[in-house]
Amino acid sequence: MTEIPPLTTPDLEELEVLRAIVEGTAHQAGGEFFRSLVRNLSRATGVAGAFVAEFLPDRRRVRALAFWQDGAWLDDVEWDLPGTPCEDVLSGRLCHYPSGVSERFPAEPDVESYLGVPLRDQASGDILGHLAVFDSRTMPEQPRLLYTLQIFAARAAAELSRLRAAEQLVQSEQRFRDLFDEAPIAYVHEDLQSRFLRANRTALRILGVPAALVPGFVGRSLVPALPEAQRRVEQAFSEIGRGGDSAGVVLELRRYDDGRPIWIQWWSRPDAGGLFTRTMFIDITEQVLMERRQAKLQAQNRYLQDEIKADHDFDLIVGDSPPLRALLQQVRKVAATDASVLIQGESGTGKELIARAIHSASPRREQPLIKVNCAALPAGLIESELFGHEKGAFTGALHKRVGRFELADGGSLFLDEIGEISAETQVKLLRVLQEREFERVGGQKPIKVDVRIIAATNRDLRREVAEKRFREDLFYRLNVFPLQTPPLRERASDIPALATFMAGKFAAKLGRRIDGIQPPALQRLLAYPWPGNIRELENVIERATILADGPWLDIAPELLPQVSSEPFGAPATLSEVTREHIVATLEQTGWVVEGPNGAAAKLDMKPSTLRYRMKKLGIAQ
Ligand SMILES: Nc1ncnc2c1ncn2[C@@H]1O[C@H](COP(=O)(O)OP(=O)(O)OP(=O)(O)O)[C@@H](O)[C@H]1O
Repeated sequence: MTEIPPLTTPDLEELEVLRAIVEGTAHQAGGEFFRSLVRNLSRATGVAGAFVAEFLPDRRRVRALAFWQDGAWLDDVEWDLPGTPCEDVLSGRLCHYPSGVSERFPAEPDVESYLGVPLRDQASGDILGHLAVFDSRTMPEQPRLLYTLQIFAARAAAELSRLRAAEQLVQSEQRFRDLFDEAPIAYVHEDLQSRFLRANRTALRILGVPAALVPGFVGRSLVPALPEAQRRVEQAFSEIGRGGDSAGVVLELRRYDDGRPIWIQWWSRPDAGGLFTRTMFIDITEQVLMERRQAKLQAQNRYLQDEIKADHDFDLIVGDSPPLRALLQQVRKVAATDASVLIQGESGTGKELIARAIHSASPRREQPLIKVNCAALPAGLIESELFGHEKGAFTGALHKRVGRFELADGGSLFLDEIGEISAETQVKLLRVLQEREFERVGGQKPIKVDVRIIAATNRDLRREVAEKRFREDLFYRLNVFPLQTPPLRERASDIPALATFMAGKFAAKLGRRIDGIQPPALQRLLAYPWPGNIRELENVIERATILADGPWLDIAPELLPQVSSEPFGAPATLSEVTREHIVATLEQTGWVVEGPNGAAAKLDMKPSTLRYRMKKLGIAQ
């Protein structure tokens, strides 16, 4: 067994120095480590000063990480290398000047001796800085001091490399965070329960989610309870669950803050660890809305093209009779409002013309007036016509269809022959009028619209209500502003102007010349009661124009049906006459029976007698 030789005095001294420095720096890191190192080094070796310094980026200057001299700290010390003993150290050499430093380097007048060791990065071999001791006395060559310095230079280099790596990590993390946060694309990391772990600013802005709710915010809570939206998310999630990725699925969401609908295109894939998904998405709401607007405009366009083909004499309302003037005055008044209008009048009296005049004079004139003829459509189709339908809603519904209500959004909807709609459609119509919202046939998504309703009928709607064929609540919703188109027989003074206008119109169509109507023919037109009103007049004039053989139009008596001695449509029996009279009086009084302005007073009857008669004649109030 070999005995360990006892330590010599110099060995013991060296051990003491090492121990002092090691113990002094054992629990330090970063700046503290450097301070501890130079102070302990200076104390343990008995030199006046010690420092650790690092290169500045231009490598012509150094900055002290810790500088200890004559028992005190020097702070913020930086110096240029040329003309100092450090210059050589930093080119990678160990430098020892046992004496004469101040003569060699006039910039260091108080330094006699110097020993410097470079700090070399272990991985790259680059010089990072140096560790040095100096004294105002001579510093003879001492291998032990050199050895000690080399040991601690290696430690200091490791510490400096570590510090720099840590700094770089912080910087790169910051850069990554900036990139994540400020990226124009939305990024979200979600756990498997759809809870947000992180979300960048763009994601929060698009979704309207406050930053304070992340982490923990449940992404799926933004999916609306619509079957289609739910189905898409379900599908995308199960795809990710199987380890695939969702390649650009379009999802419909509701913003967290204001509930506005948004559409995003969404890519997501599981993280390699399988604990969360990395999602990115872009906001395509504008695009989706634009496509929708475009689809609506295309549909409107198609509708309007058909309308143009239907050839309306839109704005030409001919006539100057007092009833027509009174009506047009009301039209101007109601046009400015958004009130629903109910136009009642006999067939052919120009109800549609009036509806169009209201729309054209209204603030909605730049938007379309969409017409639905409720009588022309089979009961089964009217709802799909009004509200549209989803693809496959019923047999034959091969494509999605945008209904007339949607087409009229922003404009007016003209419901012609409103008296003809079924009880079920009445209910649905009432709901749209009340809530301004409906669903497509076969769809569940409520659609909001801003539509002004103009309805027309040649039925007496009040009577339809009394006889329970028309809903009272719907009647009042529609009848906000009632208009009555007068029959032609009550505005006979307009007949010459109308007949001349129409003759001119047909003549132009047929390529003929018509200068006017022969006076006897005009007399015949004035004497006729026109049960079919203006439309009938139009037909008669059209036929007369075709038959005309000169510029002055004649109306052959055969063109006008034989006029009976009774006025047109007059009731035949006494009870019918009585019924008509009572209903007319009730209409004048707004169906009020009693009181000084009631129908009973006007008919000079007791209210109870009137009620009895009404019941007998089947007039329900
Ligand atoms: N004052 C008028 N001046 C010129 N043409 C008119 C006038 N009133 C109505 N007409 C024409 O008479 C025809 C019938 O009018 P319109 O279709 O508006 O009547 P209507 O009351 O809606 O009929 P229906 O109840 O049968 O639907 C149309 O061709 C219309 O252009």
